[in-house]
Amino acid sequence: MSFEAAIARALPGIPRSASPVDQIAYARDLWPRHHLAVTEGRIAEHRPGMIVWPSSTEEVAQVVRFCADEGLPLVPFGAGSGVCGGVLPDERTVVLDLKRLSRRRSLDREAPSVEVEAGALGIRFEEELNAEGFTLGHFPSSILCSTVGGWVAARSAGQCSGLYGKIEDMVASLECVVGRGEIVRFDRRARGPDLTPLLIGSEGVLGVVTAATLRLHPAPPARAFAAFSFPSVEAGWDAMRAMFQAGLRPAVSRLYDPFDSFMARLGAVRRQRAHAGAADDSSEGAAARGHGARGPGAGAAVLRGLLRAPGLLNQIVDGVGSRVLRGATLILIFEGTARASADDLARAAAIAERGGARPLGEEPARHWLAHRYSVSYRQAPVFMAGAFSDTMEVAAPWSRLDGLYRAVRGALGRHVFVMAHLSHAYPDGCSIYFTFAGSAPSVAAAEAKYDAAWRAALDAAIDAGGTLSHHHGVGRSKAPRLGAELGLGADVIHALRGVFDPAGVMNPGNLLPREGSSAARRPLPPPPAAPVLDGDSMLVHAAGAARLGEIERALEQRGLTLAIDFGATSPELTVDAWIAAGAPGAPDPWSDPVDHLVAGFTARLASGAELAVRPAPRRAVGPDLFALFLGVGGRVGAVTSAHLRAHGASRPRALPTALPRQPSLRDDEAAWLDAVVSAARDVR
Ligand SMILES: Cc1cc2nc3c(=O)[nH]c(=O)nc-3n(C[C@H](O)[C@H](O)[C@H](O)COP(=O)(O)OP(=O)(O)OC[C@H]3O[C@@H](n4cnc5c(N)ncnc54)[C@H](O)[C@@H]3O)c2cc1C
Repeated sequence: MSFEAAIARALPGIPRSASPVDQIAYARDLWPRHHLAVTEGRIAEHRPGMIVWPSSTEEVAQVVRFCADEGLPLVPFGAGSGVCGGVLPDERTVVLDLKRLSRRRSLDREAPSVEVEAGALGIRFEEELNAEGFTLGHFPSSILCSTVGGWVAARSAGQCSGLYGKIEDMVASLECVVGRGEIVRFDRRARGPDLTPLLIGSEGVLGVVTAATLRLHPAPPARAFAAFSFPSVEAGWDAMRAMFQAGLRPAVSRLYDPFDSFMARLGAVRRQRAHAGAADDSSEGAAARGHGARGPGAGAAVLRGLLRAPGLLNQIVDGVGSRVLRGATLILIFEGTARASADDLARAAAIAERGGARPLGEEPARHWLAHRYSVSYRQAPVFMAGAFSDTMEVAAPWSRLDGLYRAVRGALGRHVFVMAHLSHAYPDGCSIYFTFAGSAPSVAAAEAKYDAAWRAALDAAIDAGGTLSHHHGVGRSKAPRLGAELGLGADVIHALRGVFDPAGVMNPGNLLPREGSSAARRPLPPPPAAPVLDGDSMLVHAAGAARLGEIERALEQRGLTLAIDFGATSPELTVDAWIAAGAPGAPDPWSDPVDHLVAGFTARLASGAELAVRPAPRRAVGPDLFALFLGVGGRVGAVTSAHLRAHGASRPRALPTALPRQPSLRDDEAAWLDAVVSAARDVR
């Protein structure tokens, strides 16, 4: 029986298509490497066998069961806006498009939250919430073309992450269909055990997200705007760090390096002159906007020529210097009540001015907000001009940010022209968003240059202690380097796959290298003998065997604290035991979603193997493996060291919610937890 006939028989009620048009439309996501092939007329080299459109969770379960039984690869598809090759089917693949599964199931006004199906399109979902007086607070630049399920699967970040956090900070519970067609529901528990972080960021390799319950906020009644020019990008990020560590939570804080700031000004002037309202701006990098590249012609030839000598171009921009380019621009937007926003903005302005900033007034920030989604859709002119562009978003603690910025910029700069901005900051670190563009005499040469640039940049990010992705995810583009960051962690994700997708049909080749882990097994350094403070990042690195009281005393001498309520736990507890018990007395993660308990950790699994997750303020490199330890009673292994967040005297305004912090563990969840524990503890 043919592939098509078998599906028709097994899934009679589910709309499906194997038409060439649909096969082309579902053959890829927006990974820019594909665009190079398209410029040569190679439009869809990886076409799926079939596309299906289920409209209920039960129908998703039928599709998953069918694929598992038949051994057919299955690729969940949201809106295809991913930029890392998360969708790359072959002729046996069933693409499962979730857009018919897009209903809002319920809205809770008392503990503001919404249960929504995975295929809901971002902008429509947010606008419907606004009409009810709420916001999700999640505004990825791709909100017009991405779905709730895609956000959860790729661990997305929105433009207002400075107040509301990333998508993982918004999830209260998840409904998923896992590898044999089982429908599971996992609730978030602030003190663990919490299985939701294992599905969030799993990029379709552990299961299909079919619905999520997400925390809501009242739509903000007011906003306060400001912009500043800093003498250098470093001075700008010092000020951002000081703001977040002083407890300020600007919903938007975006710092553009001098060249990106210059290009944004140039674009604004050009637009004013042309009286053109067309989208040509500002929230992503200038190279991706295709300045000067309106299509084939003289401009295109100039662009191609310039980009063939990226080293020189980067040197010229560096040589011109920050002063001539008029410095780095920081945009700030606070939201909430009028009074609170204005007060917080005044405090932020004082910090900026202490850091040598010149105020630019409200206009650049208002302008940015008005054009917030006018982003990289202007990539096409760059490609049409025979060049290519892409973006890379990495993250690190503040103390490593300068090294990360220089290392990645240097590595990319040998191959392509590069600029950067910072748009997601946290008390302990920040993400850097590089935009780059290059050109080569042929498409094959451009592909080679593109690959070389990426490879060099990923290696540089790893060596500088950064995470490979803050919010775009891993996909197929970064999968070969996942082991370099996560080491044994990549094997742990493989083991989770064995639990959730025993037939191995879920998006094979994505996130994890197809052939298995390439984990770099280096012996880990011993845990610190005494707590080590990273003052810049306000992180304290302590051994799992260290006692909480000992760490607290060391911090007190520096005017800092773990902010633990010692009425709820004993200072005699070790870090490992405290985490195993669910970190009782720790700050409430719902009240400041931008903060977190632990930025990184090392652990010894029950098998004796050692796991290290490097510190980062947030990451998007697969599931959050800390979930295997928080509140799990040490069943997977012992935490041997942790980078804990230290807090100063100023605390942020709490974001209130009545969502339950610790819903009871249902029997079905407990059974999945047991399966996860026994798979993870034996990884070696
Ligand atoms: C112009 C532009 C701007 C962008 N800006 C941002 C930004 O500001 N912030 C940001 O975080 N990202 C951004 N992105 C990247 C992208 O939009 C995000 O990764 C988004 O979360 C993907 O959503 P999607 O619905 O399009 O998912 P898709 O691209 O369809 O899928 C992404 C991955 O998740 C899997 N997947 C999708 N849905 C499900 C599901 N229901 N269950 C399980 N797996 C699933 C897919 O198999 C794939 O591996 C941008 C992209 C573009 C093109």
